[in-house]
Amino acid sequence: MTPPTVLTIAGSDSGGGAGLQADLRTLFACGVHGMTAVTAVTVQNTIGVTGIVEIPAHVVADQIEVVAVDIGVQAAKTGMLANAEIIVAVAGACDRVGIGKDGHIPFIVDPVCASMGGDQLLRDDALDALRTELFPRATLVTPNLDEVRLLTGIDVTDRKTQEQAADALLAYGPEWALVKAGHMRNVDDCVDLLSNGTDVHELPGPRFDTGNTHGSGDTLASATASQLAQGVAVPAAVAFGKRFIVRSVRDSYSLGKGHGPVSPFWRLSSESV
Ligand SMILES: Nc1ncnc2c1ncn2[C@@H]1O[C@H](COP(=O)(O)OP(=O)(O)OP(=O)(O)O)[C@@H](O)[C@H]1O
Ligand SMILES: Cc1ncc(COP(=O)(O)O)c(N)n1
Repeated sequence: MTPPTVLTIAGSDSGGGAGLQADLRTLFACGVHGMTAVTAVTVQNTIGVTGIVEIPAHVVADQIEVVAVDIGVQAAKTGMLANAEIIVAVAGACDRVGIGKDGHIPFIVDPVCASMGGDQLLRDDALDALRTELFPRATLVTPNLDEVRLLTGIDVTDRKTQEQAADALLAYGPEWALVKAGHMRNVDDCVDLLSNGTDVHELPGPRFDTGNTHGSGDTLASATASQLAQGVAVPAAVAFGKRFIVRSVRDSYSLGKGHGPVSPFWRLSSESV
């Protein structure tokens, strides 16, 4: 049987923990055929990012268009987009192939700005392009708290400010905003907040005491995309993504000398071949 298809528009992490490698691993574990539009190649391990080569914007756009025209895209997500020129090219390509809330192919915009170690993955002058080019096209945006601060100026410290941040993000035009709580380190649990301005959903989850959360945002967004690709509504798709990431953080593992990755391997069957 042909599986559902999801396109990730993201950067490569040579260490395999985050970026398109985390996306493809998660999509595979969710039974989805993953496709990639590579935006950048990072020289990266568990300790940090020491180099970035940005892919020419027209090549990013071409990757989106060729897979959409030939294979078909049932949902798409973004990760690292590197610069404003790539963001503009992604917006144009998405419009041409029907990706985005007006084209009806569900589109998750994960506004990746930096790695969890603090290395910059998006140029400073590209923030505005994210807000004006991609947010209005997004079915769902999924910033972490540092990205919320950069994009809205709001410092999220509790449930009230989490909801204010969601409203500020929604003002840029996405249908739904998910304000992730992974970086809210002053609280014992990890309650993400999903809102479309009318419906507000709390997504509760435990906080595991681990530094091995590399790729957690990518994994959450890809697992969510796997459901959107099958016609699941946003709240149920995000609830699945949250359940998926809780298990994946619980099973995260140490690797190298820095931050290890979350693991979707729990989802693979234990049956022997
Ligand atoms: N220590 C943790 N224990 C349990 N869940 C976590 C933990 N850290 C993050 N999460 C969950 O993982 C998901 C991603 O959260 P986070 O806020 O860390 O996003 P992110 O910073 O974009 O991720 P990434 O580390 O990939 O950049 C959220 O659902 C969050 O609640
Ligand atoms: C290519 C690429 N994309 C995304 C991330 C963010 O993931 P994290 O915040 O876990 O470092 C990353 N480090 N590298």
